[in-house]
Amino acid sequence: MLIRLKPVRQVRQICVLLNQPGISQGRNPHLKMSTVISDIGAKGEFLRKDAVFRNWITADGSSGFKAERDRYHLYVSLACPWAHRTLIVRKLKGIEDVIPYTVVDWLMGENGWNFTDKKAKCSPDPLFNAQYVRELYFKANPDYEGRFTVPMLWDKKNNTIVTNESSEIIQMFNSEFNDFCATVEQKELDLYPEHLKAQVDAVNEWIYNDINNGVYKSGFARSQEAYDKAVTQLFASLDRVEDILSKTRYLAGDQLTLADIRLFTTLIRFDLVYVGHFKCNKKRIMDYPNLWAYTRDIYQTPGVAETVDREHIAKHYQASHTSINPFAIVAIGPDLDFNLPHNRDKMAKA
Ligand SMILES: N[C@@H](CCC(=O)N[C@@H](CS)C(=O)NCC(=O)O)C(=O)O
Repeated sequence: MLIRLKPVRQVRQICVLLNQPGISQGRNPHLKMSTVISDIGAKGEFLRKDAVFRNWITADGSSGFKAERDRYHLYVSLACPWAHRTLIVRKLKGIEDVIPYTVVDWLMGENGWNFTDKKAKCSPDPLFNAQYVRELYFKANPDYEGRFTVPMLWDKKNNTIVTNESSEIIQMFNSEFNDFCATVEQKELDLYPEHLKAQVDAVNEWIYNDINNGVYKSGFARSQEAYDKAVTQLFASLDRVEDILSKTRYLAGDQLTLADIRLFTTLIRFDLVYVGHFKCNKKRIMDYPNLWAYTRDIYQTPGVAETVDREHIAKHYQASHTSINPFAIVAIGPDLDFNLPHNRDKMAKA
């Protein structure tokens, strides 16, 4: 049975909280909705909610959201793997001038993501000078009842949220802004080409469930049974990826695709935080020869390294999730060198 969470009114729900012990433990009855990060199933398993705003930007504007310069603004956290995907595709496609972005505070408090100018790379909200991301969600829909997540793409013309679903933002960035790419190579770069779509979609499906979301299911599990199930599936799927990557440079063959970017943002965080903080410690990525070299390969793809911020990653998880790490102490390591040679460019072509 799924126990659905509603704002504070229903105080006897089972919940997963970012910073507080659960309402079900009788604490903090004034807890805000934004601190509830998802639903928890009857067996203590983490159940991620779907994004709510799902509009599409198109090159021709037929959707009501035309790809234009100075129209859209992206809100991200540098800690967040879902937001990180959007920054990578934005960079690889050379549309930085077209899609400006704002980085939220790495520390997520009880009102959710907030803006600050006191921390490196963070800045105030340039559009509304909002204090919290949740305010923007309520501007788009005063009756909004979902989660206040990043990434979130704002449309300045329609004064609303285009979408808060990273997998769709990266598709739009890949194909709809080609008139604005900085170089011809970037315009021609297709990370989701027609002939690989089926293959990309197929790997995305299980990689999302077992790995991208699998680390969260392991880390946020509220029962041994739920943890065991998630972490076992996580490592079975990492083994499966290791096998694929022993044969081809990328997930769908010789070409970098959206599937690789989606996996990369989880892999780059894995040894830094998921191993310790989320108890994903059966193995580290550096124990898998192909996965480790593949992570470095993508990291060293021009433009990608500058989207990775270890400080935001390490501090956000360990300091924000005080239900997992009550003293918010940020661990020292590990000391990883993502710039070591990877040699994957020398692999035989598939
Ligand atoms: N399906 C969304 C998930 C985004 C998401 O869960 N973002 C997290 C940060 S890693 C968030 O903003 N959480 C805030 C909350 O749940 O209150 C996507 O892929 O864009």
